[in-house]
Amino acid sequence: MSAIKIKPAKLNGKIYAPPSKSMSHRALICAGLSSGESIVENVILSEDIKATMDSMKQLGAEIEVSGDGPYSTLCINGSKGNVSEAFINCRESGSTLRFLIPVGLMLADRCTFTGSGNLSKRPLDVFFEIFKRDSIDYETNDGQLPLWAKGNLKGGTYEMTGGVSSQFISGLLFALPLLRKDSTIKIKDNLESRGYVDLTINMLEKFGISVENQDYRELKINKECKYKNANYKVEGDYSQAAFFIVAREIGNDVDCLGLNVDSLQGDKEIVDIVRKYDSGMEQVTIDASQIPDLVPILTVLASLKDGVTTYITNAERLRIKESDRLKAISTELGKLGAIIEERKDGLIIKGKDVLDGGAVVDSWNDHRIAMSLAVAATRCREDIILTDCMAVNKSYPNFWEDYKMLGGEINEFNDRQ
Ligand SMILES: O=C(O)C1=C[C@@H](OP(=O)(O)O)[C@@H](O)[C@H](O)C1
Ligand SMILES: C=C(OP(=O)(O)O)C(=O)O
Repeated sequence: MSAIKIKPAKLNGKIYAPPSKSMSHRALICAGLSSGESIVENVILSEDIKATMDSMKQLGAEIEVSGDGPYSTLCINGSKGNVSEAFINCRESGSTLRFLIPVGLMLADRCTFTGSGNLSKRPLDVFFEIFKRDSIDYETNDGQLPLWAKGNLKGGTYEMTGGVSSQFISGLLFALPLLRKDSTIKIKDNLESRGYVDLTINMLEKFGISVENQDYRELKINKECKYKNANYKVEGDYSQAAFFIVAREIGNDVDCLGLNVDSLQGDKEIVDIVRKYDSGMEQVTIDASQIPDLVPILTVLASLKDGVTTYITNAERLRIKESDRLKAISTELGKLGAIIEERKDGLIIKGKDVLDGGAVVDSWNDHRIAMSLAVAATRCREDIILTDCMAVNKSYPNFWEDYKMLGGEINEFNDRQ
């Protein structure tokens, strides 16, 4: 199934938020670095999580998968770190690549990192600077993957930017405790996506590592810290729940359950953003710097807020995700009749009561674009055809089953229809 026809139909019913992808990556890595056995429950084996799981096995962790429902339990015995050569296929997962580059260097003598889709083009320069600082040998294909690297992090103080991706900072945070030296990460400018650094610090804490956070300017790891095995059940994913929360807000009758109201996930902000719209303002400004993954579905929401103009700002980093998400979402929703102006670092959206539909749209091989278009389809006048719809496998392989379960009307499409 690569193209589907979606009929406009109202979604109805209750859905449990799928387990958090960000927390699953982190639990898998921390468990894979701890001595002894850890049990991680409630994991979706999406393409991204399979990438981290297979990579941790390459780096010496032993992982057994059990469970026959949509979610699995992982029994993980940590790596002993004596790997001579690791081949790490990150598939399309930026998190896997940026988290495991520093970790891989610590566990294996030599690592080769590969990936597919847009991953090769996503920036790595922040790590190349660290490689120079620590005299780590590396080779790339003109700055892109495959990356081959050999050498050890040296510890001490790392100065880095917080304005490209928080994933570089999370990656170092996972690796530095393995050095058993005092280390500090100094963040030179404003940290964007800081909620994800909170998730990393929180997961490290569960596995025995405490990080001293001085207002996201300095993150300190003490030489005494040591990973300790733990059991963890993955909580619901606000970034995925956002698709259903927005579906409800644009007129569907969907209840998304199973979310932790005390969660540290930055994308919990979806709840406040929806409330902001309900307060009757004619102009809404959304700063995307801390919540990049919400932007595609927020663009759907804004397109269907009749009489409201939405300004999405500080969103330039959206261009370096699985697709250029500013261009992808404005182009595809534009085909459905939405009124969106693309700016260098944001979008201006004039809301309407309903979209036209009646067009062929594409996911740009981006799961969040595919799921956003599926939600938009529920408020179109005419059917839409969505090509490359299986991009959802990156984070949410059951998305189309769940969409159908809620009453979504989809048919496999072939051009004879
Ligand atoms: O650490 C994480 O789990 C993530 C961090 C974010 O990336 P950036 O820090 O590059 O914004 C986010 O977009 C990504 O989907 C997941
Ligand atoms: C950007 C995303 O993930 P990653 O950076 O891990 O590829 C995402 O899930 O939207």
